[in-house]
Amino acid sequence: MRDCFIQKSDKKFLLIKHAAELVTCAGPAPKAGAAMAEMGIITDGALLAQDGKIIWVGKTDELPEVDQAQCEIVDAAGRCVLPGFVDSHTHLVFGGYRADEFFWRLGGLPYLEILERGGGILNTVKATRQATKEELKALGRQRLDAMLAMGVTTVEGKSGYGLDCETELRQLAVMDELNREHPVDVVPTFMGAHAIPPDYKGRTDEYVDFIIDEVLPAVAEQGVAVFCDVFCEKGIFSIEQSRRILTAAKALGLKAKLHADEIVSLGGAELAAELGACSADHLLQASDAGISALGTSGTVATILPMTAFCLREPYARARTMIDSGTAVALATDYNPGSCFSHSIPLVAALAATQLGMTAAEIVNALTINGAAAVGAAHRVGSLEVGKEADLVLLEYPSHQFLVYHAGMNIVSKVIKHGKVVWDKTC
Ligand SMILES: N=CN[C@@H](CCC(=O)O)C(=O)O
Ligand SMILES: [Zn+2]
Repeated sequence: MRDCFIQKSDKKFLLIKHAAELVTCAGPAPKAGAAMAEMGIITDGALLAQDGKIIWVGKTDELPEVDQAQCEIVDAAGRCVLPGFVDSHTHLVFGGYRADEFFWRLGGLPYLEILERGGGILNTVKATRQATKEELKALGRQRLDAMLAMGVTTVEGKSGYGLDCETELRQLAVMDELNREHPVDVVPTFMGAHAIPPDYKGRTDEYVDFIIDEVLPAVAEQGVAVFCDVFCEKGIFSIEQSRRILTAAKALGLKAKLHADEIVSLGGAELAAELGACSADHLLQASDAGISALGTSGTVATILPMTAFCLREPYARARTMIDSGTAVALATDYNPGSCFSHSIPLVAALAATQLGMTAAEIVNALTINGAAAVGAAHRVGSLEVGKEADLVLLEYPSHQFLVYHAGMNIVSKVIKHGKVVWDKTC
């Protein structure tokens, strides 16, 4: 990470005091339906952390005695303090770019047709296969730096631009190393079933066999992925093929995620619920039955409004989902094709104006529900005793500014594991 980011303190304690709003997002995770309105705001709030973990949260005038000489003290007067954001759906390790495609799509060429013609994801596969591990890692590090500056303290990242054993493992190894070296935690997802590689064109079932028989066992043996994800879509992987892959992945100890009902309503939401997936993602075309299946399943619906924006597709029905009791997370979908942006502020703005979510729902969707979507809600996503002291300070006194200051990065400081790791004034 860039040297100027911050000189980390060596103090044992972190003390935040006088926060105009300390937004805890406390409570059972994920927050589903009406519970998404609850943020647990403490005015004139304070927080104490020891060795990176939160040990006390409350009002400033009720702070317990602590030796201030041992504390890094952050005066948060006039600031809103939130849990660090969890970007629970990205494809952050890739080579090359696809700017032309963005304009082809504006000219009317559909996303899936570009892929069918051998472009799209397959273009990124070519560039990623050619990139060395060091090149991918340098790119990944720059991207994590930029995400951190927007308040992201945990990010999920997918492979899926290799579509062969060697490159898939290379992408996962890059994420593993970045996770160890960078302040942002990286949760790795194996997504070998992201597209059908050219050498398997017309033989999708054989590619599924290859994934199940050769790649998944290698991924599981190296212990480099927490999740397995599949692009379940018309012309890509069918419901049955997706079920086979995720069932095999679960048998090897990986947890399931699914790119579901993005362009065509195939029943991906229902499949994610049936398999007990941690999350079903995209859901632009999820049916009524799919939404009600999610509502009762505990599977988090991860909505990616910037992708709908960039693809000019209709937005997912987040309002219906929340009103029918579903837990909704928001994420960026950062990738070089359908959404080349890691902008948390744009996600928040679109969620309010296009999805009809309230500011409270947006905050929970970007924090505790994002954490639940990556299986990390026991550790991060809320400001509660025992959790990691991962925090974001805004330049303004209320969480409402996240939406109101549309598309602007208003993060003033980021704290990871009890240390200030990014400061706007630096
Ligand atoms: N839809 C499938 N996968 C990615 C896009 C990947 C790409 O176009 O490179 C997504 O989540 O939007
Ligand atoms: Zn994706």
